[in-house]
Amino acid sequence: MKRVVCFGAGGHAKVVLDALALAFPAEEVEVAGLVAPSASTGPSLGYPHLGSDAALATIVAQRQLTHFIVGIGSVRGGGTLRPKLFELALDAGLTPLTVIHPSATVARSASIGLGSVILAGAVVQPGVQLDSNVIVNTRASIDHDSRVGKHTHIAPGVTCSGNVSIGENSHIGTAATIIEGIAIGHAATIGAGAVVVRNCPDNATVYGVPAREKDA
Ligand SMILES: CC(=O)SCCNC(=O)CCNC(=O)[C@H](O)C(C)(C)COP(=O)(O)OP(=O)(O)OC[C@H]1O[C@@H](n2cnc3c(N)ncnc32)[C@H](O)[C@@H]1OP(=O)(O)O
Repeated sequence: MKRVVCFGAGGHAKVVLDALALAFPAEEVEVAGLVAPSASTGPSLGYPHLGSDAALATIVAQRQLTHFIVGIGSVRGGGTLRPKLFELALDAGLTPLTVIHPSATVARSASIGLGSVILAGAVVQPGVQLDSNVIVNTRASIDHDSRVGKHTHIAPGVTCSGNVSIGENSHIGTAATIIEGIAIGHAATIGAGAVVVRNCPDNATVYGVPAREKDA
């Protein structure tokens, strides 16, 4: 039996926990509860609030936890919270749980890094390589041979064409489209609805059709 803690108690946690419940039989995975700064949001998801991340070592020992998921999304690239919680949980001896919603389509030759979550209706095509702690959110698609770096969030409805490379800890905004062969750097932010036709450097924010750098 895997005993799982979820970091976060908001909307993304709700979606990831639902996918988890559909993806694993109850006798295989049990969600012990949520780690979040405040107890006020936890019970609304139907799971107990176990405490804040400052008390993680104690919580892990008391609850005999084995695995974790990061139930926190992002709306910008380069944030520190998702990477920080991932490393904190590894340091506490927990194993990242990879969650693939039953309605997602994942090609046989795709590789999915530990702790990544592939949500409802998403499509991950052959040869794709996702690093650890990646989010492929609702109905996003990642086409053949593309690569996505760790902690990056592919938001709902993104269309990522073939042979695209996306760096670590970036945010690809809702319904953005990336044409084939594009390279997007680390900690980049792609605005919602953007059409990306040129490479995007590290730390840049681009948006619009065609996508251009903010303040450029
Ligand atoms: C399940 C979930 O909910 S997951 C969450 C998914 N969320 C996302 O993907 C959000 C992605 N974020 C965005 O698109 C943001 O708007 C950003 C990051 C591109 C820009 O954010 P900010 O830097 O705060 O820009 P701000 O809101 O101040 O807007 C600056 C200007 O850009 C325009 N703008 C902002 N975003 C966009 C966009 N995506 N496309 C076109 N124009 C935009 C604004 O209208 C504004 O124009 P103005 O100066 O003429 O009024």
